[in-house]
Amino acid sequence: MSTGTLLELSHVSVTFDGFRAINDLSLSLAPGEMRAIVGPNGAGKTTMMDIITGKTRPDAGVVRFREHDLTKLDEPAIARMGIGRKFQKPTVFEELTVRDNLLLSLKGLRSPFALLFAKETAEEKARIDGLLGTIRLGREATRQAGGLSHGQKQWLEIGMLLGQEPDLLLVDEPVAGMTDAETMETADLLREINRTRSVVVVEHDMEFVRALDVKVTVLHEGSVLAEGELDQVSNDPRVIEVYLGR
Ligand SMILES: Nc1ncnc2c1ncn2[C@@H]1O[C@H](COP(=O)(O)OP(=O)(O)OP(=O)(O)O)[C@@H](O)[C@H]1O
Repeated sequence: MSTGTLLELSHVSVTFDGFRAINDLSLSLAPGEMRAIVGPNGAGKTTMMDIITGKTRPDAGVVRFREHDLTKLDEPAIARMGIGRKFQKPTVFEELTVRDNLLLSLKGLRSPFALLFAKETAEEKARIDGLLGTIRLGREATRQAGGLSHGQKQWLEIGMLLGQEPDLLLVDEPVAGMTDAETMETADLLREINRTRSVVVVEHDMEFVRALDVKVTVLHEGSVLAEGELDQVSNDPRVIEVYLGR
């Protein structure tokens, strides 16, 4: 791996039943970078995330995270290596409080049995309080997660991912279904997270992508169509034709 690269996909291809969903895709992410991935439906964004996390095996190409070849590892091994993924739909424990959801997520923690019967340690309390602040849910700590708004559930799930202390966060369409205010708050939240962690975020909402203010990669038919500042790629006639102009 070249110095200065955290994640690198090199000439990656995947074919499903004869259809090339990912076609000679190359992309690299620097340590500490946040990257936005956009592109039309079917461009291969989710499949790319599936390849990074080990859910889908590429037919060809190399996927490196630091010095590791991810194509040789399974999903749990990749997660332990420090890659966390947030799917589009929130999956929090609805019956538990916000606080207990976070407690359960903490890395290196007790079993669920101990969660019920042991008192939270001072270290755990400090970590949870820190997470509650980050995800803007300090006031909701003792509420059942099931009663949160859709946007708040998304933030809680991001907090649960942070509890695992990943170095790289993959976030799939985080603002779908959010209010405008929640969308802008989520951009701020990801920017804060990006101070200490690398982030790849797939999103269709261009206002949100603008607020992130990061390099953008446009995928189309399984490979990179354009890459650069948002203003630059959104003025690219090829991007307008296949994505923005529709
Ligand atoms: N398991 C699979 N079997 C067959 N085809 C698949 C499979 N997964 C994805 N595809 C196809 O691969 C292509 C890329 O899909 P993918 O979901 O990665 O696109 P996407 O960019 O995430 O789209 P969207 O914006 O709609 O989420 C699509 O044509 C899809 O139908």
